[in-house]
Amino acid sequence: MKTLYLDAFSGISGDMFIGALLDLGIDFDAFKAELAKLHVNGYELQCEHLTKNSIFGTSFDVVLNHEKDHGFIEHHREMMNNDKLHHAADHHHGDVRHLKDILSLIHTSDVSAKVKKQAGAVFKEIAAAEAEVHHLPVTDVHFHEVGALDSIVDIVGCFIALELLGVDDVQASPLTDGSGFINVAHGQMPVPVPAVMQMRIGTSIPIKQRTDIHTELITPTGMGLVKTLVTHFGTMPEDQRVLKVGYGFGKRDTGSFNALRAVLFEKKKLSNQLVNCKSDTVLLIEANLDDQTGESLGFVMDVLLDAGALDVFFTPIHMKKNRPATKLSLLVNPAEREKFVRLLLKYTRTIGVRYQTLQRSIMQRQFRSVATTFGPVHVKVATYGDIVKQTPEYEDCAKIAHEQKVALEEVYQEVTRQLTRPSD
Ligand SMILES: O=C([S-])c1cc(C(=O)S)c[n+]([C@@H]2O[C@H](COP(=O)(O)O)[C@@H](O)[C@H]2O)c1
Ligand code: NI
Repeated sequence: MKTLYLDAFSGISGDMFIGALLDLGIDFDAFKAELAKLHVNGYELQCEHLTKNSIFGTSFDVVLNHEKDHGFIEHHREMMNNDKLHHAADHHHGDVRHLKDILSLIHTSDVSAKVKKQAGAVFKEIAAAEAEVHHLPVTDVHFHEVGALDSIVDIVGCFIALELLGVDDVQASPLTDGSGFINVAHGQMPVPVPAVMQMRIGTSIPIKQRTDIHTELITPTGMGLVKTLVTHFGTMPEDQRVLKVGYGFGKRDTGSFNALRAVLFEKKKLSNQLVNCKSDTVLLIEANLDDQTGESLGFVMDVLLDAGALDVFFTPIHMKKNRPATKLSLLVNPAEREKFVRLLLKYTRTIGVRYQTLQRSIMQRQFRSVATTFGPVHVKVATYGDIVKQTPEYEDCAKIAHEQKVALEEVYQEVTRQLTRPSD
């Protein structure tokens, strides 16, 4: 399982996000070939590898065949009330794209179903924020044709890049924005810009403001992507292996290192990570479910384990109204409470979950590789003072049993023989 961590110490925009993902090693031609499945013309992609502040990274840009003029989103009322602007827009670029046009463009393209769903969700987020800020029905918000193209490529491109990298989960640091005002086609806008502020409503997405940087660091596209993708805000995962680090440069001169750092982590597949402490704190989250099928419950268990739950288990219970039901329990790292609450609310039929913090006494665990006549097998070594337990790793033994057509028991016995063999 792969986790992408966004270290957003200088904010986030669509270009910075894609730049950082390309910097993690995505093949640019493969990326372009996937984007071509959108069947949209009128742009070229630029990917430059360069050094800023002595740090090597990637600058990504969507270069449009026409210039953007009136900003990202034009809205109906302004165009209706301002003939000059209306004519200017018509004169330069003709059509505008409403949200439904963009959703249909994405939907009828040949990008994957997952990319379609996620990109659509980001556009809906941004359009809903714009509608609220400019006090318009969301159906009246329309994306100026040329600016929309930039956003379509940025947003769809991000999800394509995540798919190419095989990312399962996206986490982020608290975000950083600047302060003061920026000038856009409609005049001055305060930072965080109104669409970004609007998208924060109802969330606890942490944003620190730098009062020494007088420009925008988080764009509406960046915020829409973060809001749709990020499952947890905090420090970097502590129990996962770092595979790669990438830097995606921002275009604005902020006086500081303006980049998004993306770190790709991999969660070990062994049954338990290395544990070096004697006690720890875990969160027990539970929900009683009386209207979910066994098939669907099994699916939920996989989702939770893949997302990094320490344990997931079911207990048969008898609920009110004489209903046989299932209690779903999971143990998770307390810092990941919000992520798992969201997963439970999304994937089960419950409308609420309960949780409590538990203290555990645990044996210290590490893995060693043991040579057997079948080949090497991982053995989990658990210690607590003078108590030692050695357990052959089930996944390794099962793989050997399948591949070499022997009984699982036979593999276990061989590992045990090697473990108890007097050393030479
Ligand atoms: O054009 C409009 S209406 C516009 C609105 C807002 C609001 O916050 S409302 C912000 N902007 C600025 O346009 C650029 C482009 O944003 P992307 O997300 O497409 O990169 C950016 O500076 C926004 O703050 C425009
Ligand atoms: Ni706006």
